Amino acid sequence: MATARKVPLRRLVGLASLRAVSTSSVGTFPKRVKIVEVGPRDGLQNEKNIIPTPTKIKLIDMLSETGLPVIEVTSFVSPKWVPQMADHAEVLKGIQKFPGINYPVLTPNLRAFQAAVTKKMYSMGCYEVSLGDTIGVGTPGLMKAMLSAVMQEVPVAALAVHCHDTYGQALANTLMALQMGVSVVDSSVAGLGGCPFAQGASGNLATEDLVYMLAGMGIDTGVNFQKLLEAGAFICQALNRKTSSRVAQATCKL
Ligand SMILES: CC(C)(COP(=O)([O-])OP(=O)([O-])OC[C@H]1O[C@@H](n2cnc3c(N)ncnc32)[C@H](O)[C@@H]1OP(=O)([O-])[O-])[C@@H](O)C(=O)NCCC(=O)NCCSC(=O)C[C@@](C)(O)CC(=O)[O-]
Repeated sequence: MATARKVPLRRLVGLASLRAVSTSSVGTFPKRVKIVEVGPRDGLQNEKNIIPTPTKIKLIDMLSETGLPVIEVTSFVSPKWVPQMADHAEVLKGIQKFPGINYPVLTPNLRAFQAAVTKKMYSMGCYEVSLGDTIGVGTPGLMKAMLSAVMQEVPVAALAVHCHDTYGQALANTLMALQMGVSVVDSSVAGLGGCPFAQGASGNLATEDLVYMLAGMGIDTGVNFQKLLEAGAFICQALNRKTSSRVAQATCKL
């Protein structure tokens, strides 16, 4: 079972010095990356056990404290198909809405869309397309080819990537996307996630691993690493499972 513990200061100092050393090698990467945290939705939709609503709300509030700019909180889907998300309305209502943080929900059909968002948002239309490797089989080569094709039709500023780590490629695929100018990346605290309809596919890119890499490259995310680790430890303890974040695993050993 994962336990919540604070990261020793030397770990955080190490991260800060990594940032200073590597800033000059950033090259064509974006200066700032917006992380879209999908753990409370993509992560928890795939857990066998139904997580109590107050635990979900606490996780989201903890994630809000980290400075993550976007947290996908739930999905308005059929409870018959995805019972883990049946409490969507309670979760959306119960979380603290921090100023400056967006709390989107997944709405796969118009019925859900109407239930979840206002008419005003509907008229605004789609502003961002998140390209998902749901089963996590992509490689950086495929990512490059796919993005090259998509970028001929859609400005890169409107693109985001959503990588699963089934074959251990999520961080590499994300790095390729960043190199091509994408600056919005989905990730999930503790590497939670998976799609209930994609058997064998494993979790998302872990937010902790993404933040660690970006910090090491001198790319700003605005995320408080310590608080993020605490949120990851909290939900792993609640789920009684080990984190899939390599960074969180390494940090726990210190
Ligand atoms: C796809 C639909 C919406 C089609 O919904 P449908 O067209 O109504 O047809 P259906 O036969 O599949 O479902 C019918 C039942 O769902 C109900 N229903 C229908 N819509 C809703 C709703 N919004 N809220 C609550 N209930 C709903 C509807 O009322 C009916 O209930 P019944 O009469 O049988 O009791 C439905 O099948 C569904 O909700 N399926 C689950 C979809 C889902 O959650 N998928 C997983 C998320 S996607 C994902 O994980 C991938 C992603 C995005 O993360 C990318 C990546 O990982 O790479």
